[in-house]
Amino acid sequence: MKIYEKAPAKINLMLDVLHKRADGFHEVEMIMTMVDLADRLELSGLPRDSIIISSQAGYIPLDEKNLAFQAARLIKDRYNVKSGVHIHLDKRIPVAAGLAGGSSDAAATLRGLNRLWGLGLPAEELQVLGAELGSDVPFCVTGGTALATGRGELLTPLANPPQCWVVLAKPPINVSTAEVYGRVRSNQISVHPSAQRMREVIEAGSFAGVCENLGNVLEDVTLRLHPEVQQLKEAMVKLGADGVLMSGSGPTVFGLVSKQSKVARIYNGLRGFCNEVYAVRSLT
Ligand SMILES: C[C@@](CO)(OP(=O)(O)O)[C@H](O)COP(=O)(O)OP(=O)(O)OC[C@H]1O[C@@H](n2ccc(N)nc2=O)[C@H](O)[C@@H]1O
Ligand SMILES: Nc1ncnc2c1ncn2[C@@H]1O[C@H](COP(=O)(O)OP(=O)(O)O)[C@@H](O)[C@H]1O
Repeated sequence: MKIYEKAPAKINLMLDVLHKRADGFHEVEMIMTMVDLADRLELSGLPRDSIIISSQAGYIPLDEKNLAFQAARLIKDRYNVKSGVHIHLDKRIPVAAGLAGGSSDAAATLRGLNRLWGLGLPAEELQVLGAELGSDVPFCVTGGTALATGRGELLTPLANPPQCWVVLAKPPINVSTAEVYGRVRSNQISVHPSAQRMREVIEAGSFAGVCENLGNVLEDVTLRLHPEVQQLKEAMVKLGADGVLMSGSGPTVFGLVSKQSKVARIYNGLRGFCNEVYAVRSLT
């Protein structure tokens, strides 16, 4: 039997860091939504007790470091499943980009194995398991649009923002999420983006309001380490994107665009800056 799952990328419409916790994680307030750029997973049941990961992408680990492997092992151990699985990952989301590609693969693995092995677990249970794998995994289990608090695992579902185009550009640099959080000084953040305000404009269906209230306090850290991310933001604004922000810890920058007629110009203009540019729809 084969099961297919789509694992979409997320963007952070706002991300605020409140303080560092005793466990080393940071207390955050984020509003996340999914975009139509997704990895594809094919899960095939194996009679023997093993987990095999394969992928067309040569640049991700295929062993126990892969988040899909970790998700499969976790659900298998927790529910005492004796059979195995082969998971093929068709990677389309850029890796280590601030788009939660690995987290979304882990979440899709939990959903897929729940079906393949007939476990009948509710989404909330998959989210609790997901939190053991990473802070963004619980959101990726259900997707949509949500306010995420705690270290990112406490979720309040929200309405989707008005549909728009999302142009994503990933510069060829590596950013470590742990390093970016490690450099945040929460008492030195001058402007905190407002989750409350973003919720209001989403509820009002205001695209202009969403663009005006984009904000991510991790930008300051990543932009200081990599000034080319700032240049990319400026290029996107100049090319006519309605709202521009770095996603998560970066380095991907996204631009929200309401008019399809503007998308090609922005996409083509950015291709001069970096190879990895995508023009997709927001997911509703
Ligand atoms: C920044 C965000 C925004 O959505 O996304 P990405 O840029 O990774 O996509 C997330 O908070 C990332 O979530 P995720 O990538 O799942 O992080 P985890 O694996 O849980 O943690 C990686 C490391 O980041 C730090 N970390 C993560 C989350 C958090 N609330 N506080 C932290 O300090 C910790 O040092 C942790 O060891
Ligand atoms: N299935 C996977 N897809 C992508 N990266 C993965 C996966 N499993 C493990 N990784 C590792 O996780 C790290 C973060 O990848 P990713 O989830 O794409 O980034 P981000 O959290 O910035 O969105 C990378 O260093 C990558 O090697």
